[in-house]
Order: sequence, then C-alpha cells, then structure tokens
Amino acid sequence: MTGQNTRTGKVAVFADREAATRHLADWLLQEALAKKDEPFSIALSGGSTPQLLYSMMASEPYASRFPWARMEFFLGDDRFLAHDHEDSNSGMLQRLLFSRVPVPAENVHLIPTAGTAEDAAKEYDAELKKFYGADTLQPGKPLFDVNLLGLGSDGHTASLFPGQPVLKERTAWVSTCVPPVAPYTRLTMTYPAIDASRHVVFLVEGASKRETVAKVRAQDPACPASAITAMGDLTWVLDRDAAPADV
Ligand SMILES: O=C(O)[C@H](O)[C@@H](O)[C@H](O)[C@H](O)COP(=O)(O)O
Repeated sequence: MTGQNTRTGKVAVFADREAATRHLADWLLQEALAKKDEPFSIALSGGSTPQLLYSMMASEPYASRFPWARMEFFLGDDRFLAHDHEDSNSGMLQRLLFSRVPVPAENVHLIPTAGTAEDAAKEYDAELKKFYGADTLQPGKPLFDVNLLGLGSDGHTASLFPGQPVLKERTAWVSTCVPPVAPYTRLTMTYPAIDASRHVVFLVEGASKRETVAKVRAQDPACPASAITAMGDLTWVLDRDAAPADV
C-alpha cells in the first residue's frame, strides 16, 4: 500500500455541506459493501461537522443498505466524560447513529470512561489491539478500513492538539491529552493508530477552516493534522467554503 499524506491526498470539493456529506455517505456505503462478507471497520470523528453524516447514515436510503451486522465502529477520540454528558462524542454517536440502526452492541467500541483517564486510555488501547489481533502494527495490514477525521482551526485533529506530549507518542495506540483550551481531558488515537488506516478522510466544512486546510495541505508543522498519513489513500472532502483557492 502506498501511503498518502495531507499534501498528496486527493481533494474533493462540493457545493455545500449537504452535497459533501451525501458524497461521503455514498462512498462509505460503497466501501462497506465492497468488503462483501468481511468486517468493515471505521473510526469516527467527534465534533459538529460529521453529525449530519451520522444522521444521514441512520436515515433512508442508507439505513436499510449499510451492512450493519459486519460493521465495526470505533471513536478516534472523546472527551473523558460520562457517555450521557452533552459534550461526549460517544453520547452524540449513540443518539444520532447507534441507537437508530441494527449494529450489534459488541461492534460499537466506545471509549471507556471508568477509572482514571490513563486507565481508560490503556483499556481502549487494549481493545484496539484485541480487534487487530496483534500488539504491533504490521506493514500492509490496516487497523481500520476508514478513519474519518475532522479539523480544528488550530490544526488539531482527533485530540492531537498543538504542543501536546501526545504528538510524540509513537508506541501507544491510545493516549490522553489535556488540550490547552478545552475544559476536558481527552482520550485520542495516536498517530500510529490513525495512520494504520486503509483510507483516511478529512471532512471539513465552512470558511473558518479554509486557512487551516491550506496550512495542513502544505504540511505546516504547527498543525498536528499535517503529520497524518494513511496506509492507503488520504482524501479531503470539503464544501466550497472550506476549499482553499488552489483546489
Ligand atoms: O472531539 C472532537 O471535537 C473532534 O474529534 C475534533 O477533532 C473535531 O473533529 C474538531 O475539533 C473539529 O470540530 P468541528 O467539526 O466541531 O468543527
């Protein structure tokens, strides 16, 4: 697999948020069906941007077409909060998607919240390794089929925030992060886990993100998202407002 990065990845621009989201839903459906009887694994992003996608996947024509029984869902990151907290990504996904489709409960791998944040990171790290079937990543063997990422205006993705120790983590697959501005301790997949994806997709919308998209595509080192690569391909799915002038 020839890995792509944020500079070499393909850019797909759509007229508006609805069109970009529908394209992504169609593509995810195509990829899931292409796996035929094999599991289809996807790590999902939190935040507000992908919420339309999750609602769309749980509605027709997608709800009756996705092969839910063989889909495996993970979270790229979460805030270290009870899942019923209004700011929990797990809670958001439960509300918008998992409670509305027939995905088996054992296929929904939410980030744990018991004990300390460090305990939860170790537990989720172990869960990823159990799913993968090994404790070390092997060349050419992806951990996920798809890793869906968002982008913060400061260039963070998942909970890989600028200046944080987690950016140097190259062994653990899950770590904690205390973002400089956000009030919650976060749990996040690290670069090795995210990069071990067959497809990495950045879904970014809105004019407020345009400058950051340009920086990350230029691989500005100040933006943690710049260092993201994919084991296979990396794609930017943008609405017109988020698209830099050169795309
Ligand atoms: O938990 C989170 O918030 C996300 O994982 C985070 O990385 C998000 O993707 C960006 O902050 C963009 O968020 P918006 O889509 O809300 O702009």
